[in-house]
Amino acid sequence: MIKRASRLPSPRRSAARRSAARFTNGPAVHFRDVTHHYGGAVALDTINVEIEAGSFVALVGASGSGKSTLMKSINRLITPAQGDILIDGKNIRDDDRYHLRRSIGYVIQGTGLFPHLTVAANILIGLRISGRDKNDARVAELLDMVDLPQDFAQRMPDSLSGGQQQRVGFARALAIMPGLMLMDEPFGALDPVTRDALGDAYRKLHDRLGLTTIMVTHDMAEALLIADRIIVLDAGRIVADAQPSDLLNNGGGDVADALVAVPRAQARKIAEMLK
Ligand SMILES: Nc1ncnc2c1ncn2[C@@H]1O[C@H](COP(=O)(O)OP(=O)(O)OP(=O)(O)O)[C@@H](O)[C@H]1O
Repeated sequence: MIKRASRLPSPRRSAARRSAARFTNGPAVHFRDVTHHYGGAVALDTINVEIEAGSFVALVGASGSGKSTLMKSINRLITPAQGDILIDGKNIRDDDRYHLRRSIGYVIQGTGLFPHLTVAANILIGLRISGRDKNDARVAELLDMVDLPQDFAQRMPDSLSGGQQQRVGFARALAIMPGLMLMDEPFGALDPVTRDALGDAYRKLHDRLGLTTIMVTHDMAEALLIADRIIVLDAGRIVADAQPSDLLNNGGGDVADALVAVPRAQARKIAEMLK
């Protein structure tokens, strides 16, 4: 916790992030009146939000609040009934959906690695599908990027721990050199120590590569510690959109306050114990 706490906003860190954002290759993402229904049930209700290039945004909210539907509408795994999504000003409806997906990094809980392929083949799968250059040097670079030893390249996924497999999942998503990373509960299946280390490592990569990251999480503490901005969904609507420090100061309204209350109470209890 102490390591992660260092990620709370401070003037020095904010300056570093601004500087990283100046070199970003991540795009801006703009939602305009995005609405979606499954049958009669509303999943997204008139979502209007602009995500800045180079920012790290967490989507939080109770189960069923619409987080995954919103995220999957960005890479067109779901096509919203109404509204538009623009990536760097271009409407995603105008792009071929497979071409669009090949340009966006996607990390899900539990990795989704192919069990019959080596780590190297898993990492290169996106490049192979899109017919792009794929070679051992790229695998070596990506293993390095996610802090895995080089001799993991020829191992099979089931010989790796959950945390190591998730690192391979990150390497695979980064192999296509995306500007935009979508992550749905990327640390959800990991133990707290691995979760903390991997969250920290990914945040550094996000800054270094100038990515735009949108992450779904159930865990408000994780969102507070890793993201620049937190969007809270409730019944398909945005009910709070604020920086972590503002949410901690009760600036997000009732739904956000209820979500923040748990990590805040835990932090207080731990602080008491440390006195
Ligand atoms: N394929 C589907 N068919 C019908 N209803 C769906 C489908 N997928 C999602 N829903 C409904 O849409 C609403 C939003 O679901 P969504 O999965 O986006 O929420 P979520 O916030 O990601 O939930 P969770 O945190 O549990 O994953 C929920 O009421 C859900 O039951």
